[in-house]
Amino acid sequence: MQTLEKSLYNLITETSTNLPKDVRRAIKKAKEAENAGTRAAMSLDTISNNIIMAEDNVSPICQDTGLPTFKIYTPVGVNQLEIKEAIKKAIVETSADAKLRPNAVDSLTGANSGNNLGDGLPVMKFEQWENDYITIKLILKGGGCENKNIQYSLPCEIDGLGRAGRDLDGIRKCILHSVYQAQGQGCSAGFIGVGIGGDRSSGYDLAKEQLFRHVEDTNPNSDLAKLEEYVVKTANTFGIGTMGFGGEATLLGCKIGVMHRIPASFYVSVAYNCWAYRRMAVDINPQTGEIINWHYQEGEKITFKEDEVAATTEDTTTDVVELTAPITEEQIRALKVGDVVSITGRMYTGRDAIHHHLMSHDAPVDLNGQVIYHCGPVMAKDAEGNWTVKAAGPTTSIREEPYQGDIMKKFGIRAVIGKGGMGPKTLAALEEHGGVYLNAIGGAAQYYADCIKGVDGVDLMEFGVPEAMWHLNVEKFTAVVTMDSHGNSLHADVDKSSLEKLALHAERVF
Ligand SMILES: O=C(O)C[C@H](O)C(=O)O
Ligand code: SF4
Repeated sequence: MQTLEKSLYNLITETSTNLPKDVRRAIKKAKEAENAGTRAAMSLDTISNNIIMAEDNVSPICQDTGLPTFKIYTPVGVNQLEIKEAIKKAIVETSADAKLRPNAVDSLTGANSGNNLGDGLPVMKFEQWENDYITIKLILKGGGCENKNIQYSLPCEIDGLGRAGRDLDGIRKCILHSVYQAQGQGCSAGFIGVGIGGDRSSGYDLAKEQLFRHVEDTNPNSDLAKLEEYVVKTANTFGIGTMGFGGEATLLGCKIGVMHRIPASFYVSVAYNCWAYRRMAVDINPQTGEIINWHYQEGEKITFKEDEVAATTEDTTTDVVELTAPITEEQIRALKVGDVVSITGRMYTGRDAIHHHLMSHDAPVDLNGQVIYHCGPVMAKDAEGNWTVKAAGPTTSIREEPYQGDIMKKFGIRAVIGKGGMGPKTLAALEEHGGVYLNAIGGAAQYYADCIKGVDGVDLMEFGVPEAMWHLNVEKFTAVVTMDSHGNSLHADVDKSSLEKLALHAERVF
């Protein structure tokens, strides 16, 4: 049993820190499709640097280590309860070692269990099979991309594409729309798993099951193989691009599964996965608990090392605005969409719980002229009780849309950093108050952790590690202005132009 626990520890660590070979190759292809010097190309450079850093540091690729979901296949006679116990122990150990962020939150009280165990967590699905070995698959799918999952009930009306009927062409319209509606918020360029048929829950299960397929495989159903190819090709004409910055690479993979349905229901369920597509699988000897085989090991392993050199030389051509908090209104008004800023000094993390709290409470620190970072980091405490940041990329900002403008005005905050952009309410507040929205690269948690030179304090720890307000001391934290104080939003522009591109595909194809 001890050996099984160790094998599971390795599986979880590997999944969180070392992106599989097929996913790396897809990212490399995306990089090659972008034009040098564009925002998309720079973002992909950051992403690939981050992939290397995570592997070298054996630390999470992204700070959101998601909802651990295990799919376990066992020979007849293997004790599944023992496997469950071993999984739970390995989850606790990897959480303690900062390979996973404490992500299990009581839905009613908001309390974080601190060790990733909770009611229904981790998710474990068992199946028996005739093979004489155990296979354990694991996916760590983060919350931002999970929030972009979507389910269609056919027939329906779809934005830009019109009526989607109960046939292959209706399915095609749903899938194209699913990519459009995700924009950059699920950390594009992403991968989608699609489930056709079933009911609402089995449809999503089938969609998620597709995410365990190999990126480069071919669907055995020739109609679906054609549809998969069509979707990837067409979605990449939408111009959403990496992080929604615009660009050539929007979708890196599409895998479609089908099951029967009942006459009255026809669901198309789409599971959207970010570029940080962390899934792995191992075969295990049921007698010893040892790993006998790792999956997804075929083909070349991209290390991105050569590209790294190219990226550094190109970066020097971009003008960078240096900022240190407290920032004045005048400095903010001088910024416009497209500017790259580099922040040195203090910033405070604040995400869902903090924004909700600040609406009706005073801030624990003076936020006048300060920078708020939408981030829920992975933290570790050393022997002396000092905190260090293990992973710290941005979270999806749109969740703070109901609060952000009011909070900025109430406390005098000048800049917020996050990813995926914000909506019209925040844009109006930025203009009125003199604020700016800065987009960091989602998932680049090692890259940003490296810019954080120290943790100067923490408030509101009762909200749990990801939701607390961390006082960070940063050096050269780089982000792009995507919403400025003059009413401009790159996100609104990309949304509008991608909807126009989507609408070009209303005619029947299948
Ligand atoms: O929870 C997080 O840190 C990020 C989340 O995965 C997101 O994409 O918003
Ligand atoms: S921040 Fe982005 S990369 Fe990380 S889990 Fe969320 S969607 Fe995925």
